[in-house]
Parts: sequence; structure tokens; C-alpha cells
Amino acid sequence: MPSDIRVKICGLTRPQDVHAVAKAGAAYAGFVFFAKSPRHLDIETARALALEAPVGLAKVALTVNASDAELDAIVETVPLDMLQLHGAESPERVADLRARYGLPVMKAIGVATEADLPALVEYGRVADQLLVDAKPPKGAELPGGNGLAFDWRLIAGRRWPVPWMLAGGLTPETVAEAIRLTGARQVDVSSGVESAPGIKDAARIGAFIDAAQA
Ligand SMILES: O=C(O)c1ccccc1NCC(=O)[C@H](O)[C@H](O)COP(=O)(O)O
Repeated sequence: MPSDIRVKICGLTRPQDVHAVAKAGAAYAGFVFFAKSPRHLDIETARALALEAPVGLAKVALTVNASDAELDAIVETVPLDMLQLHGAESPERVADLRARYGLPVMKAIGVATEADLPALVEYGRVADQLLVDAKPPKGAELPGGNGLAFDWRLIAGRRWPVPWMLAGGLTPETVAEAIRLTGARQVDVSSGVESAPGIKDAARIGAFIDAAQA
């Protein structure tokens, strides 16, 4: 019987990554718009990659505290199915962007301790989905995609009013245990399926999805 675990592979930079992700059975493909990231895409490259995605692979644009002008340019040019907000966007900003673009919005929330959990409840009132991610270390260059995990026991048995994805340092070797501990039905990975920053590894993508859905 096919598994109902849905997988997002984030930070695709090349057409072969999109093909590998689709072939392996991912539900979502993530494109990063953040200039400091090794996975950053300019808008035309993102459009070309998005056009490679087959029907059924949802295309997600990841932005970090982007302005309306930046988001307008992305949404007008790149065929998208979802926005992922990975910065310090307020609940009001999340609600405004949902209304402005008519796209589902997933808000990433960094978790390191119990004190980070109320934000999931707060943003669960305004976002379509939550991304429960590891909080970046102080001074980190990137607000996500750092390959770091948080203590999954913090969210074991917790539920929010919208669908959510587990992220942060997942790998083909750890994803099954992460799902078992947290009860996640969706998982997201970037660094754990790369051979170098920004370079996805098709074999690791396949192994990750197989392990998540086993
Ligand atoms: O991937 C990036 O470079 C990035 C840059 C800025 C904000 C977020 C970014 N990535 C987020 C993700 O790829 C994932 O959604 C998540 O953080 C898990 O990443 P990883 O721990 O590398 O699997």
C-alpha cells in the first residue's frame, strides 16, 4: 500500500534535481530566494526549473522577509503552488500575503526549546501549513537549511490546527525515527540529500523518500 507520508525536497538548483525529485515521488519541490544561500535562484532560473516540474509536484517558493516588490516579481514570473515564509514575518504579514497572492502560505517556525512552541499555535491560526524546523544557531548566515536537528521529543504528540511538516537536519538515515517519534505526516529536507551545498544527490533523494515512506 502506498505510504501517505508526503516529502518536500528543498533548495533545488538544477533541472536534474527537479527530475530526480519527481521520479522519487516527492510531493513538493522547494526553490530558495535568499541571496546569501548557496541554493539561491534568480527569478528566471526558478521559472525554468518550475516549468520542469510535472503535474502533481507542488512548487514552493521559499523567501525570507521579502518585500512586496520582491514577492510580486517571483509570483508573476514563477508558476507556484505555495509560498514558504522563512523569516521573521508577523502573523499579520502571513495573513496579508495569503490574501494578496491567493496562494497557500507555509510559515517556518524555528524550534530549540519548549519556549518556541507557542508560536506554532499562534501562526497555526493564520497560515495554511506550518514548517516545524530547527532554530538556526545565533549568528548563523542562513535562517534555515543548516542541516541541524532539534530535539524531536519536544513536539512528540503535539498537534496544530493546520497541516505541518517536520524539518531540520533530516537525512535518509534519521527520517524514519523522526517520523516515528513525532508522528509527522510530512517531512522536509535540504542539506541531508546534498553532496555539496546546493548540489542535490539523486541517490540520497531516493533513499530519503524510501526511508520516509517505508
Ligand atoms: O536552504 C537554504 O539555503 C535556506 C536559506 C534561507 C532560509 C531557509 C533555507 N532553507 C530551508 C530549508 O531548506 C528547509 O526548509 C529546512 O530548513 C531544512 O533544511 P535542512 O536542515 O538543510 O534539511
